[in-house]
Amino acid sequence: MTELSPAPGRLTATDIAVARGGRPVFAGLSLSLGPGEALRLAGPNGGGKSTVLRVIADLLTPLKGAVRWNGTATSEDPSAHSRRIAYLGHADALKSALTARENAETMLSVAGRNNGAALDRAFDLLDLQRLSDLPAGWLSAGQRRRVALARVVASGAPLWLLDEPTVGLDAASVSALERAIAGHRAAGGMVIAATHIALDLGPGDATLDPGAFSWTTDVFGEALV
Ligand SMILES: Nc1ncnc2c1ncn2[C@@H]1O[C@H](COP(=O)(O)OP(=O)(O)OP(=O)(O)O)[C@@H](O)[C@H]1O
Repeated sequence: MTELSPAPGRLTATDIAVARGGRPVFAGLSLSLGPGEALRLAGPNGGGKSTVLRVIADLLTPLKGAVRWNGTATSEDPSAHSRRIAYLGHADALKSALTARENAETMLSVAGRNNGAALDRAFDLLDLQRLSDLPAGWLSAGQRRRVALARVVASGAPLWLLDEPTVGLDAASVSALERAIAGHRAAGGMVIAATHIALDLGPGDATLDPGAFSWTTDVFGEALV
């Protein structure tokens, strides 16, 4: 098990309103997640699942509301917040000329998290060892997704933000991801996953549909074009 660093804490987002491209996405959205907990973001295309992940990661500033870690606004210390997060976006962002292993190592090094033993365990879990020395450009879409996931699993970050993590994965890989999530939660880690499929996040997971948070023009006012 990879030791989590920094320690897990309580993540809260309160009364969040977001507009993108001058159009409202949602308003009045709140959530709270503590150590060992998981949250599924569900709902239709365009409902705002990726937007929630980007707000939690401080990649997108809401028009209203705040994201806090143990009660302190994450915007007060963005670099401390980035160290809490392993973020899996839609794009796998692998460099084609680097091997699978080099890609994962590079991504972890950039985050100051390279840990060979943890990466070995993640590669074992996701059945990547036999692909380790292949250039990423030779990998299939699902294999590339597994490499991107291995980087998250090996990170030791307490909060995993996963955007459609199962896209391209076969059934065995979905099961491996579910085991990784279970292990992460058992160690006190936290997971927020946007997914359209029945990914098992484990017992007691909550579900949030950002599209269900309606908005009114008075929340957004003149921020909208
Ligand atoms: N870069 C952007 N610029 C402007 N608007 C955007 C941008 N990205 C997303 N949006 C808009 O924000 C809204 C929410 O998009 P988001 O990607 O969060 O939805 P989602 O629930 O993750 O969708 P999906 O299920 O298709 O992945 C959509 O109406 C979309 O058009």
